[in-house]
Amino acid sequence: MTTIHVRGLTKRYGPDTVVDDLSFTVEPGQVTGFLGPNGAGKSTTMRIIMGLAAPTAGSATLGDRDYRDLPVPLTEVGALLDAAAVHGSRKAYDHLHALAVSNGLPRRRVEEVLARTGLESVAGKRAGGFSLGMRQRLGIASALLGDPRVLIFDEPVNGLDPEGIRWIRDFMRSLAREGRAVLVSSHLMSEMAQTADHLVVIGRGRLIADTGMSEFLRANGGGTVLVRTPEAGAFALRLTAAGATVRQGPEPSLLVSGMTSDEIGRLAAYHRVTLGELSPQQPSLEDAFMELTKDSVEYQGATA
Ligand SMILES: Nc1ncnc2c1ncn2[C@@H]1O[C@H](COP(=O)(O)OP(=O)(O)OP(=O)(O)O)[C@@H](O)[C@H]1O
Repeated sequence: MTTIHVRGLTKRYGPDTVVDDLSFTVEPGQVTGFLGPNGAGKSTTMRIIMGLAAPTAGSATLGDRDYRDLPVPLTEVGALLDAAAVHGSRKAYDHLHALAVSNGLPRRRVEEVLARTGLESVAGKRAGGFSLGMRQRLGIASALLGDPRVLIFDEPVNGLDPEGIRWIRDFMRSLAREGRAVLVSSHLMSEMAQTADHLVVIGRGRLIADTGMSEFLRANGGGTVLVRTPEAGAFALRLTAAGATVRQGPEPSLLVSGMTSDEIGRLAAYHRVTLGELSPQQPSLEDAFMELTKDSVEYQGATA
């Protein structure tokens, strides 16, 4: 079992601190979503974990070893950092084969990863003619070649069609089910909702949240109740008087927070208010994420 440990990680480029005293762990057997707005420092952190950039301070280790100290890194950690990195003139099979040979891995692994990523039928084709989705699969096949216990994906679904997105999501989940530690970055909360078990959220290089997905859902955006009533105006006043916060929902409804649906129902019965609907709302993940990261977005567009 291999865990990624990031401890007090800091990276400066000239005067800019792009990763700032960041600490978190990525546990085996689950998908950890690494979230943050554009420019938050996700790619930099992943590049440091993969030994592609040196930290200014702190460390990022794989099972307590630096990437540079791993004897055959491909057998310990695989990464998809940039799908465009594959040599376009090479055939998929040849690309994987060259990678296997240079890492001392058996040829059968090439067949195995081609099968696992559904690329068998295009193994003899040049990667240059591949769609983005197929290039992503080839990048993932490369990452899996050494059967590593840790996998790192940087924005893997960027630019993919819905089918490609679904495939990657399912694939990441299956890797976690096999007991691997999977770290996947995104700047979109909604993407993580269906994939991640755990969330690490950063903004301006700093840790904002490190939490289980279900805890995150409970803590953010939960507790709003939609109330539909023909007497919306009058009931809003009753609710506010009882201590709730009330916003206008889609007409003629109210969005109430600070009271449970049971309490709202009792208040309505007491004042003989007719209710057409009383439903606890699913938290909007995107809203929760925006709220969490709003102070750490570097360039905010002017709001209309
Ligand atoms: N080699 C470098 N030299 C100077 N600045 C850099 C370098 N690499 C990254 N940066 C800066 O570090 C900051 C963080 O970038 P990074 O790519 O890690 O963020 P990110 O969270 O992955 O964002 P995105 O989702 O846009 O890729 C950015 O402001 C970027 O311009």
